Amino acid sequence: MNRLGYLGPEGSYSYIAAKLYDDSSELVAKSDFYDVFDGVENGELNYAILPIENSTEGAVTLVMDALLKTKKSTIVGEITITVKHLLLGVGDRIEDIKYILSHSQALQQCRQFLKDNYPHIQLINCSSSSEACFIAKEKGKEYGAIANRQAGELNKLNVILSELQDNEFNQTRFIVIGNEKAKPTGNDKTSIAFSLRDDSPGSLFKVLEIFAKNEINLTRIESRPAKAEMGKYVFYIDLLGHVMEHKVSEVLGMIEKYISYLKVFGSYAIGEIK
Ligand SMILES: O=C(O)C(=O)C[C@]1(C(=O)O)C=C[C@@H](O)C=C1
Repeated sequence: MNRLGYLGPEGSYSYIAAKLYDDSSELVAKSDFYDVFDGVENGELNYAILPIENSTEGAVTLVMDALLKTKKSTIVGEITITVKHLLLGVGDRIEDIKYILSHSQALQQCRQFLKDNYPHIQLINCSSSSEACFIAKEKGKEYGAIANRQAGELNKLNVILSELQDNEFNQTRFIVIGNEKAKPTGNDKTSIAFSLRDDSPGSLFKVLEIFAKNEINLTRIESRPAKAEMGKYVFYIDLLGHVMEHKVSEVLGMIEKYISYLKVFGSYAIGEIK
């Protein structure tokens, strides 16, 4: 049986995404995103699921940065889920809550709502939304956890508030990484990262122009600091097509003269939205 890693414990949003992606694998909980990556890199896991972007908060930067460091694993799939946050606790009165715990991403997705309605409540980051439930249960009625219904049921917590997220269309896209490349399906996406060779007018434009002229549709563009001097970036692009398609491999060859670094994270079937 395949082993699929995720940010645990059971009941996290990553757990929900993992079950929706593939409920035939053995799910293996890890305590942070680095351990999730390591599990695939060292062969303990066949593959793993990680959040990469959220429609309210944008990029999950830790995962974006860690992708640059992988040696063996590639992106083999994706899935997008709708994320609806609840406030859960052992009690049922919001008046008793002094602290709210969750993963930083989940707290950020509810930031405006919490600031507008409960500015006196202290927000505390923890390793995942399901870990937040576990801690809230231990600590008692002054502690609430932002998490989903399943995490609440697993930890026997009450729903104190629902629909906390600032954006009613709050969705998180997860990538699946694995050690075997995904074959073309005819409906694929490729994720890459690159750095520009030189900082001159139009250097990014020249790369983007190649995609445009060759009719390669881009579905995402992001940048992250190169972690060198100020003003140096790594650009991340998702494009439609598979690297085994001639058109895609040709374009990746054509951009080479404008870039100093290229990493192809993988080509994979365009995922469902659940
Ligand atoms: O804390 C969790 O439950 C997670 O799976 C992490 C995570 C994330 O980092 O984006 C996953 C989905 C939601 O966007 C909120 C939190």
